[in-house]
Amino acid sequence: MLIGIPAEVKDNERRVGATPGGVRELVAAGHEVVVETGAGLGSAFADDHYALAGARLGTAADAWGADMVIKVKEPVPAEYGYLRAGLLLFTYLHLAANEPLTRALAESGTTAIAYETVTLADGSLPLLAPMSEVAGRMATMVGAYHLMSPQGGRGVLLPGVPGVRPATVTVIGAGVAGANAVSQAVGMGAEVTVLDLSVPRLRHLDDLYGGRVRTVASSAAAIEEAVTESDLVIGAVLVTGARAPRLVTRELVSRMRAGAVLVDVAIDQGGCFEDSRPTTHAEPTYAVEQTTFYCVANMPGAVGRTSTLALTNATLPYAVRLASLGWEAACAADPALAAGLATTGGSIVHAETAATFPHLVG
Ligand SMILES: NC(=O)C1=CN([C@@H]2O[C@H](COP(=O)(O)OP(=O)(O)OC[C@H]3O[C@@H](n4cnc5c(N)ncnc54)[C@H](O)[C@@H]3O)[C@@H](O)[C@H]2O)C=CC1
Ligand SMILES: CC(=O)C(=O)O
Ligand SMILES: [Mg+2]
Repeated sequence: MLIGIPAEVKDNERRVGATPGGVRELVAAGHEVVVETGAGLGSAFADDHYALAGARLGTAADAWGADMVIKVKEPVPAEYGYLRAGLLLFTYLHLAANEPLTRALAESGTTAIAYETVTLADGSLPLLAPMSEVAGRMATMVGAYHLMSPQGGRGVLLPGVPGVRPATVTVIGAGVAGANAVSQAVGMGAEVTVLDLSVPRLRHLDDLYGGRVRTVASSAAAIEEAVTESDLVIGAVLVTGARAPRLVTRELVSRMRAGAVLVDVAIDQGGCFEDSRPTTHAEPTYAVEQTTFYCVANMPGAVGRTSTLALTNATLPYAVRLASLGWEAACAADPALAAGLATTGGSIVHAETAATFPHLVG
């Protein structure tokens, strides 16, 4: 099969669909790979590295002209023209927050497999997990940075100093991103509260941190109490494939401390704070009441090297199977991969996406 790896075009997106090591595996499995010239530079992979791995270098149109395209981010409108019947697209899609893309994929007849809904039997999301690890860890770091006065924060040093209390951090959602945000916040010495609907998830963190973290079952009342006493709130909830639930209202934000920071990691599924809207690395924050919102939808794009390596670790085995077996046989053989199928032949296959946009279901 001919596999294309175009350069990412989203704002400050430094990742690329596969490392040279990944390309080497695809070539060894008998496939031809075309990589857009310069696609790896943001992740510190030179064109030569891809050529040595057996890829051909080409234009964006060459890469998009392949049978299967491996990407990182969802296609942006400038890329919709490349969508077509017969194309297999393997990438993040986040369709529940993106009606135009859902429409473009369905109308073009593209077969699209969304990384973020590939689901193992235990409900875990193997292709979302590595980027949730990155984004969760980053959330605490960017939150700490934006708590500093020059960034409009309340001038609180996350770990405090001897004799002065540390910052209070609330993490809503104790999944992969949330647990990684917690680990950084604990490591930096903050006072941490974490909320989830899943008590087993909270039990796991309680076991891990032995009282160092407050775990609280999520409810409107519990969120209200934790948020109003926080310097930093990190939203990291997910209902797989669905739009994120709105858990922090404008009214609640109006009662927060002036200079507090809210980081909405769940923004790529629409965001879990009422006033969240997607931002970019170029302009990551905006003010709501007296707080700062950070809502970058491609946080891992800022650390391309780490993220591309971590993403390829996870996606490569699936990419090899898709290319070698074809998507139908690969999905038939693996229910985890089948759960990633978003659109094919003009239909929206993924149930939550179809339920989000019933008027697009023919
Ligand atoms: N902004 C960015 O750059 C990135 C965003 N993400 C996003 O981060 C979000 C979280 O992803 P993961 O941690 O991998 O998901 P996950 O499935 O591992 O964890 C989500 C957690 O949210 C909990 N949850 C659901 N509803 C809740 C509620 N009402 N209150 C409290 N907890 C609730 C679930 O029980 C689960 O434990 C997703 O939307 C994902 O797409 C992931 C990577 C990068
Ligand atoms: C998960 C995702 O959307 C990202 O890593 O950007
Ligand atoms: Mg994203």
